[in-house]
Amino acid sequence: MLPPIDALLESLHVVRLPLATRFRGVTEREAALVRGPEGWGEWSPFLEYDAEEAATWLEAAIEDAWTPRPAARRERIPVNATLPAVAPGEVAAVLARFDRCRTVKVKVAERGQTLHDDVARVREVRTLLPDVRIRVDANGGWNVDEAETAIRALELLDLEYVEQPCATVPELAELRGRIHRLGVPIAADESVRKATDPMAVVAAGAADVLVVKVQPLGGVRRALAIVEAAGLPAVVSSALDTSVGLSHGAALAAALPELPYDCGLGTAALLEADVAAPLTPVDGSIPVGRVTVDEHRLAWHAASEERTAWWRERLVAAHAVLEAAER
Ligand SMILES: O=C(O)CCC(=O)C1=CC=C[C@@H](O)[C@@H]1C(=O)O
Ligand SMILES: [Mg+2]
Repeated sequence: MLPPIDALLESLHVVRLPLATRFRGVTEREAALVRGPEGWGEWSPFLEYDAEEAATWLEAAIEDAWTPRPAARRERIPVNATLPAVAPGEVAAVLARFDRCRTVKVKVAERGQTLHDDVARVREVRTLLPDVRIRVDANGGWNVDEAETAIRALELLDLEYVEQPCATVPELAELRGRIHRLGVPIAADESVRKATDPMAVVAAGAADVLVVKVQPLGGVRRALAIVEAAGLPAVVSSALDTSVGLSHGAALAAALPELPYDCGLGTAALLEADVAAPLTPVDGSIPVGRVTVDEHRLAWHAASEERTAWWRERLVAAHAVLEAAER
């Protein structure tokens, strides 16, 4: 059941949180929170997303604030460190923010950079932490030939998997055939969270692992259904959420029957401020359970009046999309 727009607008809080390092081209993360009978829910679609896409993210926030979370099968979720596309000299400082994570996800194929930059960054991680698992995420930035070349070069540093090496499902399928012998699994992220049909990548046999994110998929229940239907191992990851959204992700990870990989839910470590005591990794994991939102932090990091007005308008538009779909 969709709560009325007034209930959402009444509880809406918009914050603007500084990042420790540039990520996805931004240095500040804007996020909105809404409050329902079960607690706070996070609604933080990236600023460039239209009302349609933002509406799916809103379903997740409403789910979390208005319905109880599913039963948890585990109390802590092992998480990976997330390394933005920084220069080798900055790698150690970023990784130091993630306490004893045994997996590092390295961003690669950043616009304006080269394969040489990617290899240097991954090599620096391997040198600093010889025993960690390293996965890379290209955000669809390579064509099939570029991906094959890059994976052959990076595989020498031992890869756990490569996330979204190419943008489209047919490209992923072709690449998977080409690199089959290397034994580097392919994880699908954008092909799940931004696809009209998240099962298409599975049907095409184009991925070995699914990355699932609560907000882009419209909530924990929907994400659980996708993982079950796919029959592939899943990695729960963040959308660079505040600790409210991260705890929602942890609820999904806690509810999954199996959790063979570390999850991308350690990203509170990339924020310089948060809306609750931050869910940063401790001994390589984060706890399961709701976080307590701190009113002082909400006030301290509140977005400007102008930005808040923008989010209120955005909320009305996203809510209208959901309302139209309900009829
Ligand atoms: O998976 C992680 O380690 C952290 C989350 C993460 O990498 C992302 C969060 C938000 C937007 C994306 O560009 C990015 C991703 O592609 O997975
Ligand atoms: Mg990704």
